[in-house]
Amino acid sequence: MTTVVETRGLSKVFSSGRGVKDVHLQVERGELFGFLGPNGAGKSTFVKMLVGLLRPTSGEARVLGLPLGDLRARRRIGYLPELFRYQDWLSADEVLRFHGRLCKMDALTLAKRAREVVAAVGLEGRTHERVRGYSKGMQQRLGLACALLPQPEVLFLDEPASALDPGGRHDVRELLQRLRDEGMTIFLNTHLLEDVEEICSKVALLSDGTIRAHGSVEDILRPESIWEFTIGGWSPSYLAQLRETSAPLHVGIEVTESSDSKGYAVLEARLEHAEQAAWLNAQLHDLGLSVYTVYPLKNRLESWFLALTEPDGRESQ
Ligand SMILES: Nc1ncnc2c1ncn2[C@@H]1O[C@H](COP(=O)(O)OP(=O)(O)OP(=O)(O)O)[C@@H](O)[C@H]1O
Repeated sequence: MTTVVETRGLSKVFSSGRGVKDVHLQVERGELFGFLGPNGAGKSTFVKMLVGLLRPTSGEARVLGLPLGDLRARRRIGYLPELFRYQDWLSADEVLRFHGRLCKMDALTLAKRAREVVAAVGLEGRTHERVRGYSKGMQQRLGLACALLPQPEVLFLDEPASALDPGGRHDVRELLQRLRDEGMTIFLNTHLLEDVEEICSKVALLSDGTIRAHGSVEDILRPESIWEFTIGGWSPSYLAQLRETSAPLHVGIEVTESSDSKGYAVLEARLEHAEQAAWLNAQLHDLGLSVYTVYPLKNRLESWFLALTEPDGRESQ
């Protein structure tokens, strides 16, 4: 595995005392890495250091094996800043040409790549229009197109979908997955935890400038051993019977919600494997109860995020 981003004790502390402090992080080639944190945690500051726009106060870091700001690395990086503004008197075609020339692309390659990235971000047929008339979502698509133009090996995206509608977010998720499948490394700053759950393989959580946790999304979302059963025909007397029959299996059963008048209940059972869920389901049927739903409770990134950041992790407004 090749390490694309590596930081050791990387810090950028502003005069206010805020910023990024002592971050140790590693991102491997081909990873879609989610970088999370409350407002003001330091995510944008961290990325600006990685792309060579901010000088660290201390620590070390390498991107693509080269020191921060090295021109050879910057040529292989794509970056979409969080707050960007293009020259709004230009058309999107002109913005792309301008970026291509900054990247020293020859005219033929630039024209070909511009067509590809415009199609990738879904702006076909609109690129002759002036940016002034673009919606926020279209501007964000254009920003993504500019970041992709030089066919970067590593892409740093600072909230690329914040202005997009649900359809646009879906398109960006698909695009990022496709780019990852093609081998691109993607570093994604975002507040959209559901998107991270769906597409990222690893995450790190920054709060108040320091890393609070990092790991694989799969591990964080690993289902708990608790299964939920929604049942009809329930009465409280069934609980003792269920506990008695299930005692030898060490299955713990709790009623978390019930309504005597409507005869329904929600049970939570602590189970070790799926076969026990099937067994319990059969027991409930034998008691003459109707089982409407059965599913394992899942961790969510949101609860992980909140548990690690509340109440001190959020920037005071
Ligand atoms: N150029 C600067 N000078 C002084 N302080 C700064 C500067 N840039 C950022 N900060 C401060 O550093 C802290 C981290 O800011 P940063 O923009 O990196 O956070 P963030 O995690 O990206 O926030 P958000 O999710 O709101 O975009 C904030 O307290 C911010 O006010």
